[in-house]
Amino acid sequence: MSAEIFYDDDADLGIVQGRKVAVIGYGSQGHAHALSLRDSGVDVRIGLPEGSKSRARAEEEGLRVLTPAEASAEADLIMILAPDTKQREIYARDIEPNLAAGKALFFGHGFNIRYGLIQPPSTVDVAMVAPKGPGHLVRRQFVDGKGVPCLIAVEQDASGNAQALALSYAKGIGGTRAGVIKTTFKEETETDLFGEQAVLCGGASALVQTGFEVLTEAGYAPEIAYFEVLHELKLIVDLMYEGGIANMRYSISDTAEYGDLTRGPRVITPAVKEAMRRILGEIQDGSFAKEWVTEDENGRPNFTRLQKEGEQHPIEEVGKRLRGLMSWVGRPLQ
Ligand SMILES: NC(=O)C1=CN([C@@H]2O[C@H](COP(=O)(O)OP(=O)(O)OC[C@H]3O[C@@H](n4cnc5c(N)ncnc54)[C@H](OP(=O)(O)O)[C@@H]3O)[C@@H](O)[C@H]2O)C=CC1
Ligand SMILES: CC[C@](O)(C(C)=O)C(=O)O
Ligand SMILES: [Mg+2]
Ligand SMILES: [Mg+2]
Repeated sequence: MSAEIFYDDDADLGIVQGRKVAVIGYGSQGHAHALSLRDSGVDVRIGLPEGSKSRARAEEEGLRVLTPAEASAEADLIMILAPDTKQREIYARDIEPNLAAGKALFFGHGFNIRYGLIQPPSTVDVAMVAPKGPGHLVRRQFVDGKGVPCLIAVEQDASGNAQALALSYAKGIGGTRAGVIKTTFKEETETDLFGEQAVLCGGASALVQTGFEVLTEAGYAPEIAYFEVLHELKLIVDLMYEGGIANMRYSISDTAEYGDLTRGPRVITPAVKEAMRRILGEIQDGSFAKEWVTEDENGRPNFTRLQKEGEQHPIEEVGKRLRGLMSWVGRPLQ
């Protein structure tokens, strides 16, 4: 069954314009939602701890910054855009005591609801507006008159109006310009985690690093290896983005296409598909969530070590140097 997709004409911006919105967090998604909602005529305040490094940035943009508890008390729509592992604590300390009946609690990703880390009272709307793209591009596309597709979901519909409110919010950040699909917290959480682990971030990063290693270990110049497996990847993916895999294959040489068709399946073998299935299984049975929450509670030792190893990979040094020579690449993320 194909999904129902909502566009601008299906959403009433007036609904969210009639609410007092608190955006908790001002990172990748938080700044994008807050600034675009503000530009869409919505009454927005930011909730950040006293010591947050992002307070000054939000204030420079003319936004009112309160503590998370103050923002939650004042608002009747609270969107949590703090890190997934911190949301449970923020909810218990700052939001729950201020979550009067009739308010709405919003998420940008379903993790804490899907895995039962947050259990809101039945008297509030619980919904999700999850952009399918990095926050900095959510904002950039909004400013450029475009939009990033979003998923919406309603976990609790205390008001009877939660879906219309979520659609209205999605319109306020540009989502309905691109298309908004209705889903569930379960489906969004599981597909989002799978996508970022197996394909978009984990799969793509490992593919690029491994390709770079194979070429440089065979004696090829790192600069050539960088252009071949990382820089050009964007150009190839742009063609897929614009017209699918078939469009990309139309543009490449038939030599490349023959190599693609015959060698691709030798890289992404049935064993890789099996590994992807196991990764999906760990998401579905909750073991990834348990591992990640425990890792965070222990001070993130593996996360920090692996992050450092990634930063020290030789592809980073050569990439930094080459990007520095291309003035149009490396637009800084605000
Ligand atoms: N990154 C993305 O593009 C996407 C993220 N999401 C979801 O959006 C949510 C936010 O993720 P993301 O934008 O990446 O997060 P970031 O790590 O970029 O930003 C988190 C923000 O929360 C703030 N924060 C940290 N602790 C607290 C606290 N105790 N109270 C209030 N604010 C706090 C941080 O403050 P400080 O600035 O001081 O560090 C920061 O401003 C997550 O649920 C994520 O899964 C969904 C789709 C895409
Ligand atoms: C792909 C990573 C993501 O899911 C996203 C930008 O959509 C995230 O959690 O950051
Ligand atoms: Mg995502
Ligand atoms: Mg994600």
